Amino acid sequence: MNKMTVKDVDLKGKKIIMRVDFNVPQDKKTGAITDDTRIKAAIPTIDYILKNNPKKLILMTHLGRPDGQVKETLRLDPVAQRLQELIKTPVRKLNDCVGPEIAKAIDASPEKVILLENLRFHAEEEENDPAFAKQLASLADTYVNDAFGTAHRAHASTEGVAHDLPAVAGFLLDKEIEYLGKSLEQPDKPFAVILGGAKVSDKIGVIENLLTKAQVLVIGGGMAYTFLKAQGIAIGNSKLEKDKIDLAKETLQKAKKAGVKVILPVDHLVVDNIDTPTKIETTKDAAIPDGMIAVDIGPKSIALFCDTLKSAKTICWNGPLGIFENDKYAKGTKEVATFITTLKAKTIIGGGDTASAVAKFGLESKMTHISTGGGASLEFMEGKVLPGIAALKDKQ
Ligand SMILES: Nc1ncnc2c1ncn2[C@@H]1O[C@H](COP(=O)(O)OP(=O)(O)O)[C@@H](O)[C@H]1O
Ligand SMILES: O=C(OP(=O)(O)O)[C@H](O)COP(=O)(O)O
Ligand SMILES: [Mg+2]
Repeated sequence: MNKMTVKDVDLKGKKIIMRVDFNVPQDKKTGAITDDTRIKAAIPTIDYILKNNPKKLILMTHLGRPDGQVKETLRLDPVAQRLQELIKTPVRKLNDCVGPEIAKAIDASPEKVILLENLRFHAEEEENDPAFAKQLASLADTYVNDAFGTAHRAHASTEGVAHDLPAVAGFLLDKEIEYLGKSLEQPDKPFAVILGGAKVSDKIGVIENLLTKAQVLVIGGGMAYTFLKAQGIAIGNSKLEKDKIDLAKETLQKAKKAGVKVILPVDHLVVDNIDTPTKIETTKDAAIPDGMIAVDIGPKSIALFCDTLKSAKTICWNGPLGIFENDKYAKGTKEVATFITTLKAKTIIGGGDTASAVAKFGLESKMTHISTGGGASLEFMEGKVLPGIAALKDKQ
C-alpha cells in the first residue's frame, strides 16, 4: 500500500487519535460481546503505539447504527472492558467523544489509553461534518486509521479528520489491503462470491461490478428475498428491500448477459415469529407461505449451494445465509461453511458477522483468510477506492 503507516511517524510524547472498528456483534438480549475478533485485530497497532511512548492513545469507534441519538444499549463500556482485558492495560472510557469536557478528561486521565464514546451518537459523524471532524482532530497531534471494516464509509472519523491532522494507516488496515489486493487481483477461477447477511440496500449495488470478476454468485440470507421477489416468487414476511426490487431484476438480467451463474435458495426454513416461533417449517420449494419469515436456507438449497461451489478455486463470502445467532437457524451457514473448508480452494471470509459465524462453528483456522470488513472488502473487491484509505498520507 502506497500510504504512510504508524512506522513512518514520530509517536513519542504525542497524543495519537486512532479510528478502530470495534463494531462487534453483541447478544441481542444481554448486550454481551459475542465475538471479539475486531478488537483483537487492532491490538498489534495498539501495542506498537504504546511501546513508542505516546502521551495518550485515544481510540474511537462506532457501535451499531444509533442514527445520531444516544442509545444506552450501544454505549462502549463492555468494549472498553474487553479491550482492557486483552491489552492488559487500564482503559479510561469517556461518556462522549467531543467537547471541552472531553479534552479536559483526556488530559486529566491517569490512564494512557482512552476510549471515546460511540461516535454515531452524533449525527455529524455519518454526515462527515467538517466542524465535528475538527473537534475530533483537536484532541490529538496525529491520526491513525486502523478501521478497515469502516474504510468504505466517508465519515468524520474515517475521512474528515484526516484533513486536519497528519494521517497514517495502522497495521490492520495495511495488512487487509495488502492481502485482499494480492489475492483478488487475479483470483484462480472459477471465482465464486457468496453474498448474504442483512445489509441488503448497502450491498446489492456491488453485484453489478462483481459480474465482471466472478463466474458464480451464490445469494442467500437476508439478501436473497429481494431477488426472489424480483422473480415473482412469494416471500411472505421475509426481509425485503422494496425499493431495490427493480435493481435486483436488472442485476439478474445483467448476470445472464455476462454469463455469470446466479444461484438463489430453492427452499427455506420459515417461522411465524423470529424470537418466539410457534411454527418452524421447511418449505417444499422457493415460495414462502403468507405470514411466514425465512430465517435460513433449506436442505435442498444447502445441497445446491455446495454442489455449485464444489469446483470453485477462489471463494469470497460476505453475509451469513441465515440468522445464525440463533442455533435453530444456523444450519445453512454452518453446513456451507464446513463444506468449503473441504475444498482445494482459497476461502476468503469477510464481515463482522460472517467472521463471528465462522468462529462460532470453530472453522477459523480452516479458512484461508478472515477479513474484518464485510462491506469494505466487497467495495475493495469491486475496485473502488475506499475513502478512509484515500484520505491518508501517501508514502514519500
Ligand atoms: N434470512 C435472514 N433474515 C434476516 N436477517 C438475516 C437473514 N440471514 C442472515 N441475516 C442476518 O444478517 C446479519 C449479518 O449481516 P451483515 O452485517 O450484512 O454481514 P457481515 O457483518 O458479515 O458483513 C446477521 O446478524 C444475520 O442474523
Ligand atoms: O460492521 C461493519 O460492516 P459489515 O457488517 O459489512 O461487516 C462495519 O463496522 C461498518 O458498519 P456500517 O455498515 O454500519 O457502516
Ligand atoms: Mg455486520
